[in-house]
Amino acid sequence: MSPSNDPLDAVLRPPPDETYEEAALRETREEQARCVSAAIDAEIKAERLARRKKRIVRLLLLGQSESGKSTTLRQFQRLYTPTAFREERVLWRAVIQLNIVRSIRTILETLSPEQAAASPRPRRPSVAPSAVMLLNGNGTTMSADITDPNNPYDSYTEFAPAVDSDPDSDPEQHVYGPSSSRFAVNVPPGGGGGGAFDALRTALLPLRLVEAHLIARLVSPNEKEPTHLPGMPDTFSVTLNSREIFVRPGNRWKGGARGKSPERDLGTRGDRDEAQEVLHACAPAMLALWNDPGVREVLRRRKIRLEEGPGFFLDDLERVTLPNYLPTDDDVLRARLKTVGVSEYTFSMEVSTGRETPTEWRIIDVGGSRSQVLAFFSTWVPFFDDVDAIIFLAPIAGFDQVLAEDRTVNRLEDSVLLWKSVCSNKLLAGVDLVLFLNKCDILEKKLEAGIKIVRYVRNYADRENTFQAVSQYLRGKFSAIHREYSPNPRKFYAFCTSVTDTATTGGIIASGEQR
Ligand SMILES: Nc1nc2c(ncn2[C@@H]2O[C@H](COP(=O)(O)OP(=O)(O)OP(=O)(O)O)[C@@H](O)[C@H]2O)c(=O)[nH]1
Ligand SMILES: [Mg+2]
Repeated sequence: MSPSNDPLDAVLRPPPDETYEEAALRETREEQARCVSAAIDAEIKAERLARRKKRIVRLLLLGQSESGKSTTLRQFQRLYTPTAFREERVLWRAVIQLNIVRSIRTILETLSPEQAAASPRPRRPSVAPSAVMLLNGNGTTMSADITDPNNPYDSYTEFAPAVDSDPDSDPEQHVYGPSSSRFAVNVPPGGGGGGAFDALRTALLPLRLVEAHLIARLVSPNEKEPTHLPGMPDTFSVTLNSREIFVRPGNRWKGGARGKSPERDLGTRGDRDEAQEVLHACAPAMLALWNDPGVREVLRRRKIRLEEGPGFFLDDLERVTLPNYLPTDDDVLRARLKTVGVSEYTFSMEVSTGRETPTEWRIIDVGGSRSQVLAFFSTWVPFFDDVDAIIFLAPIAGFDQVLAEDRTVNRLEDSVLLWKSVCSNKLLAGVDLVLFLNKCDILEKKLEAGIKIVRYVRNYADRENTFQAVSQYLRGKFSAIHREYSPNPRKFYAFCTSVTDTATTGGIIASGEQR
């Protein structure tokens, strides 16, 4: 292109009537801008070199909401800073308490729709948390802006399933967790008649108060799920590539939860945890409800599979409701705490594996709900183009589920679209990719239970409905997208994972160290 018809050249060309002084001023300014730009480049280069010297490995976790990003982060913490991980386990008790209360509420609402409609879920009190009130309404849901050029959800995929958001009209639509609960039946459980059920419901009433308390402590405004613990500031700043930016709370909440915030005392008195005391008192009723064959039958008929959803602890009720309950490592990995915003975590390794391993991990965890992913692609990507690798989590067990924030979108389809946009992103073109096809344990159970993937993935055709065949097929699809959409060749690794499983995930992380 000749300079005369280059539009950029036209804009940058000096004005024709520029005086000698104006030209001198412009040239000085241009020179200054060149110096600043060169200084920034040098700084970035020096920082990269310093990182390599110190063996700092920077990883970015990406994937849709509930894909297992924060769980993967916790696996890194557990492996490399085990003392800190162990010390923090007690802080997860409140999250697990809310996970339990939400599961029980889902069952109660399923069994008795009229009462559920009459007494909606408590949400975050808008007044002082001590004045706990039960309020009406839902959190705000956000949907993708499909006209946004940064919108990763703007293309169609062959995975597009025949999704129907209403399980009543779709015999194969399943519901897996509290966030999806909205269904109703009229059958009292256990064949014991409405009286027995009413007695259970009455015995479980105190859980309402516990839920409201915990929401006040853990749930951010406009969110439905727990996102933080008390004492967490709204935002804090970190320095990335010498640029000051603001991110939502990362692990600061842990400091707050250790007692730096007056809010901490809500529901706790000294060593006493009042929520735990109520859960303990309600344990027999919760157990009776969950172990009731009639209740299970109703849940089965309604295709509500709580045990495969996030934050499921009902099979551990006796243990987790003990007054002196302390979450185990596994409990922390299974607890559900939604991430809001972008946070960078740094671990200096406590444990040396005896070889030349990284001495410091920096892991960036990004909230995966659609609105947050859109914000990431439109705002954050430039801050993370120099990470060493992206770990992308695709929860392939979600093939028969829809997104909590948009019930018209199949979860697997959403993962594929997001993967395409990560692979094709030019700013991230130089970053190696590690793909975790996650929640394989749940995938295996679903296929064994007879759920047919071909019903959701049309092109699966008449292949076998086994874990081996399905995981291989999906791995092939994701790999092909990487090959087709990556602007440049780069390293790519793919694993079938269940990141709640400590042994296998630890093995994969350790194998990554060798590279
Ligand atoms: N069974 C099983 N559960 C998993 C697996 N990976 C994650 N989970 C659970 O799924 C839930 C969601 O995981 P998170 O790590 O919080 O998901 P996330 O990607 O960080 O989600 P956002 O913070 O909303 O973006 C948690 O309760 C985890 O314990 C898995 O491989 N198998
Ligand atoms: Mg998270």
